[in-house]
Parts: sequence; structure tokens; C-alpha cells
Amino acid sequence: MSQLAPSATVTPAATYPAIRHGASLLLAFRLENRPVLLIGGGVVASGRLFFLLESGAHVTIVAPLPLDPSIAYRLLSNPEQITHVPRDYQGRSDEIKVENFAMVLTAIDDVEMSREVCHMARERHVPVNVADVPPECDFYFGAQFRRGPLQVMISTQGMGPKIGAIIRDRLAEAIPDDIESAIEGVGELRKDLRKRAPGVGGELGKRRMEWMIKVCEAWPLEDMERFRDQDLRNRILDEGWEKGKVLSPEDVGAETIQERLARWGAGLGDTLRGASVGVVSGAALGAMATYLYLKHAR
Ligand SMILES: C[C@@]1(CC(=O)O)c2cc3[nH]c(cc4nc(cc5[nH]c(cc(n2)[C@H]1CCC(=O)O)[C@@](C)(CC(=O)O)[C@@H]5CCC(=O)O)C(CC(=O)O)=C4CCC(=O)O)c(CCC(=O)O)c3CC(=O)O
Ligand SMILES: NC(=O)C1=CN([C@@H]2O[C@H](COP(=O)(O)OP(=O)(O)OC[C@H]3O[C@@H](n4cnc5c(N)ncnc54)[C@H](O)[C@@H]3O)[C@@H](O)[C@H]2O)C=CC1
Repeated sequence: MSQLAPSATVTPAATYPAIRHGASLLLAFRLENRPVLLIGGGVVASGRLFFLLESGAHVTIVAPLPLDPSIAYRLLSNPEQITHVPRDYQGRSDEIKVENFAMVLTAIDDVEMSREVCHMARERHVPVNVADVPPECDFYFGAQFRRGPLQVMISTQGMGPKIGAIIRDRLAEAIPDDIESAIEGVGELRKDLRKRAPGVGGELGKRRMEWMIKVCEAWPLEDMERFRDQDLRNRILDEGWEKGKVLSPEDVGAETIQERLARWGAGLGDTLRGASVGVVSGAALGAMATYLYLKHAR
């Protein structure tokens, strides 16, 4: 309870949403290069490992052999991100201490050991997830999908993980195709804007944010991938930002052939970088060009 300052005005309660307890705090946890302890080597641990590797964490896995095949594969494919200790975790007597990690996860079929690990982690204020015992989780995983920079997670507060996965599949279907290009385009535009109007906060920061909000509102999601084109970004900044205006897609006109080719070039580059074959034949290039054409032509 706090004492309101005498000058504070209280707005009627109806103005603000009511607090409904029972929610989790949804966050995007940044783990790049941070150490995480993963105990267990089965199929659930394998799912945890995948998401940890994508986040850039360094994972210490303590689990006896045999490991789930996908974990064995990751040990070979991402050795720099994983340390494997091939034995059972011993709880309090183990020389691997929970306090040396940013996060601790157990995915084992030993509830007593899981409970011990949970207590150890909580004593040291290290966030912990125990896959088989929800009350021993400081945070839950959720059903999720990723499209480039976009990540979506569904939580049902532990009530129904499978229904969470079904809802996730429906949401994924509803997201426009190639949303990653739209987000990348906006990211590039924000980066260029910051070069012209650098710094944090202040009047300039306010103007920058107001302008970005208006740009995002003026452009349909499906068109924002065009911001990946440098010439278009320059135009939007020169004729828009510099003059206190916001250009809409109508203002800049339909995409020019040059812009489209530039975007295709970027797309083709990505495709080639992602290709697992070293040599791409002329026929394959032609097929890729057709694919990109169909993908981008509207
Ligand atoms: C609390 C939580 C803790 C945590 O794990 O963080 C938890 C707990 C438990 N799950 C159990 C069972 C199953 N879990 C799944 C699947 C997933 N479980 C996930 C998350 C969570 N599971 C957290 C809450 C999430 C939320 O709030 O919605 C998902 C979303 C994410 C992920 O794990 O990566 C992933 C789907 C990902 C995907 O499909 O993409 C399936 C289905 C399947 O395998 O296909 C089954 C069998 C069917 C069923 O039981 O529904 C049991 C054993 C129950 C028992 O013994 O009967 C417990 C323990 C308990 O409930 O007591
Ligand atoms: N949260 C979730 O989404 C789900 C949770 N579960 C629960 O999660 C737990 C793990 O599930 P699975 O991976 O399917 O089990 P699993 O039986 O395939 O794997 C268990 C792993 O833990 C290892 N292990 C056991 N004691 C250990 C110790 N002291 N130290 C290190 N490793 C140890 C085993 O060697 C094995 O590799 C189970 O209790 C299961 O009920 C199951 C399905 C989904």
C-alpha cells in the first residue's frame, strides 16, 4: 500500500482495465552466449535444446548415454555451443552448481531429483523449469512458431499444452506469407532513420517514434517488404522524414522493375546461401527465379 501524493489525481476506475490475477509475465528472454544447465537427455530435453541453441545460449547437458538421437546430432553439429557431461546429475552433491547458470532446466523421469534441483535453483535465485512438475517451474515453455525475427508463443498456464499447440497452428496459418520480409524491411528503415536522427530519448526520439508509428499505420503488412529496397528507403526518408511527412504506398507508386529485381536479388542471395548443395545448375537457377517470381508477383 502506498500513500498517494496530495496532488495526485485519481481517474475513475472504469478508465483502466481491471487486474485479473493468474497470468504469467510473457517475455522474450535474451540468452546469447549465456550459460544454461539442461538436465536430461530424452525427447523433452531435445526440444529444450533446439530452442536454447536458436537463442545462442551455451548449454551444459548433464545426461547419461544413450542420448536422444537429435541431441547426439546437435553435439556434432553445434559443438561450440554445447558441453555434454555423460552421467546422472547428483543434486546437491554434484560439482556442477546451479548458481553458475543463467537458467536451469530439468527434463528427467525422476521427480525427486527434479524437486531437489528446483529447490537448489530457487535458493540461488536462478530461474528454473521442471518439465514434469508445473509447481516447480518459475516459467513455462509454450507452443511456439518462428518466422525469421517473428516469434509467437502460446501459453495456457499449464492447463492444456496440446490445445496450446493446436491454437498455435491456427494462428500460424493466419499470419501473412513472408511476414519475415515485412519485419526485416521495417527493421532496415528504422536503422536508416536512426542514422539520420541518432540518440536516445528527447524531442528527436519522440518525433522518430511518432513518424515510425505513422509509417507502420500507412503501409499494409503485405507491402512493407518493399522497405528492404535501399532506394525506396532513401526516398521515404528524403521526401517523408526530412519534410515532416509520411509517404504512403500510393505516394511512392507501384513497385518499379528495378526495385523488384533488387528484392529478387536479395531473395535469390538468401536462397543460394541457404542451399545445401555447392553447385547450382542453370536449370536450378531458372527454377528458383520462377519460384521467386511466383512468390513476389501479385
Ligand atoms: C506446464 C508445462 C511446463 C513446461 O514444460 O514448461 C508443461 C507440463 C506438462 N506437459 C505434459 C504433457 C504434454 N506436453 C505436451 C507438449 C508440450 N508441452 C509444452 C509445455 C508445457 N508442458 C508447459 C505448459 C504449457 C502451457 O501453459 O500451455 C509445450 C507447449 C512446449 C514445450 O514443451 O516445448 C509442448 C507442445 C509444443 C508443440 O507441440 O510444439 C504434450 C503433447 C505432445 O507431446 O504432443 C503432452 C501430452 C498431452 C497432454 O498432457 O496434454 C505433462 C505430463 C502430463 C501427464 O503426465 O499426464 C506436463 C506436466 C503436468 O502437466 O503436470
Ligand atoms: N513439459 C512437457 O512438455 C512434457 C513433459 N514430460 C515429462 O518430462 C519428463 C521427461 O520426458 P522425456 O524426455 O519424454 O523422458 P525420457 O524418459 O525420454 O528421458 C528422460 C531422460 O532423463 C535422463 N535422466 C534421468 N535421471 C537423470 C539424472 N539424475 N540426471 C541426468 N539425466 C537423467 C535419462 O537418462 C533420459 O535421458 C518426464 O517426466 C515426462 O513425464 C513429458 C512430455 C511433455
